[in-house]
Amino acid sequence: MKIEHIRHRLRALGAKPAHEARLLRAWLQGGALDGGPRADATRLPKGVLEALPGLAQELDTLASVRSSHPGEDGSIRLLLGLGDGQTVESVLLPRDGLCISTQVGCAVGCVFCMTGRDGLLRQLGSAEIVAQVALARRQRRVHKVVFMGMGEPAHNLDNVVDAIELLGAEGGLPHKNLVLSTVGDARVFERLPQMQVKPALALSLHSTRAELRARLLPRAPRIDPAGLVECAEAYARATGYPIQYQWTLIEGVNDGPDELEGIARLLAGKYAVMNMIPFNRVDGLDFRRPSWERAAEIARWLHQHRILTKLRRSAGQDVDAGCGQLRARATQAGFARRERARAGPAGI
Ligand SMILES: C[S@@+](CC[C@H](N)C(=O)[O-])C[C@H]1O[C@@H](n2cnc3c(N)ncnc32)[C@H](O)[C@@H]1O
Ligand code: SF4
Repeated sequence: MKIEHIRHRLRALGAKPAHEARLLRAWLQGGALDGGPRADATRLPKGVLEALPGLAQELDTLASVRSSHPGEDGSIRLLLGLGDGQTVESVLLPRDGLCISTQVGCAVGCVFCMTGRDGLLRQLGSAEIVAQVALARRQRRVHKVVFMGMGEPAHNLDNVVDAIELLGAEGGLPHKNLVLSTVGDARVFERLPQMQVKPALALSLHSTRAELRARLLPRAPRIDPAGLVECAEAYARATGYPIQYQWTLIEGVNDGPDELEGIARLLAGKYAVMNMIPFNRVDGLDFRRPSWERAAEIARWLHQHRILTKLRRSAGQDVDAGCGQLRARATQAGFARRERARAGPAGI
């Protein structure tokens, strides 16, 4: 479902723009649809009031919690069920953050990412994207939303843009606290500067060598790293938010001196922060993360070369931190259960 469908429904029931905004605000805050003070000016028309219970029920089916996995760092990974039985992951992050998904699966197929392994299964509608925020707020405060869960936002841009516009306008979130993470795509660089609500941009770089990057991110657009940095820098200067470069650190792949020198060269003088995220283990993959000491040494070296660098642990290290793992495990378990049921009771 798209946000536009909800708006149309409300208008057809007689809602004026002020009613529409008030109802959407109440939903995004995780509250009851008819919650909030009933000032005369925003009293709801009868048709809307009567339809609210049904509408609330429908919104509840957009995303619901299938399972919840608290981590030692205060994060909670959620496996969410969508209306059609598909599943995606959201992560409640420490310090009022929330990481949300934009697609079921992903077509980019990054070789280190569980989400990309089965390709794209389907897009999330804009209403399903913001429903993750409404749902999370039923559990706790959310003051920052990062589009860093399952999926490539550039491949579902219309829905992602609508979701960001609504979250920025009615969701009570500062625009710089909406962070779109992408592998880099011309459509993103064209579209973002035209938005009313301009999100901060995270760019998944992973290598400064075009040919290695093409192997790691097989179906990302072929824009060379210097070209990506140039486009991102223009956006950072236009918005006043630094670009958050993302680098999944993989031992023996992109943690060598050539890459460090490449980063120092590429990001010299740029309005940027480099986030180094040691690779999270993914079932069935042989990649390894470097030791924490080596990762810290890398961050130190970059600092000494004037690149603002943060070494980050993924949220919920102890609970399948690799994006897409919860979904993959649940899908496998469901498959095994169905197979066992088909085979009948054991021993017969
Ligand atoms: C899951 S992606 C979603 C957003 C977008 N598709 C992208 O790639 O920026 C968010 C971040 O997770 C990182 N990531 C994926 N798999 C990872 C893993 N196994 N370990 C560490 N980071 C991983 C990606 O490199 C990316 O920077
Ligand atoms: S890292 Fe991002 S772009 Fe790459 S496969 Fe995973 S979700 Fe897709």
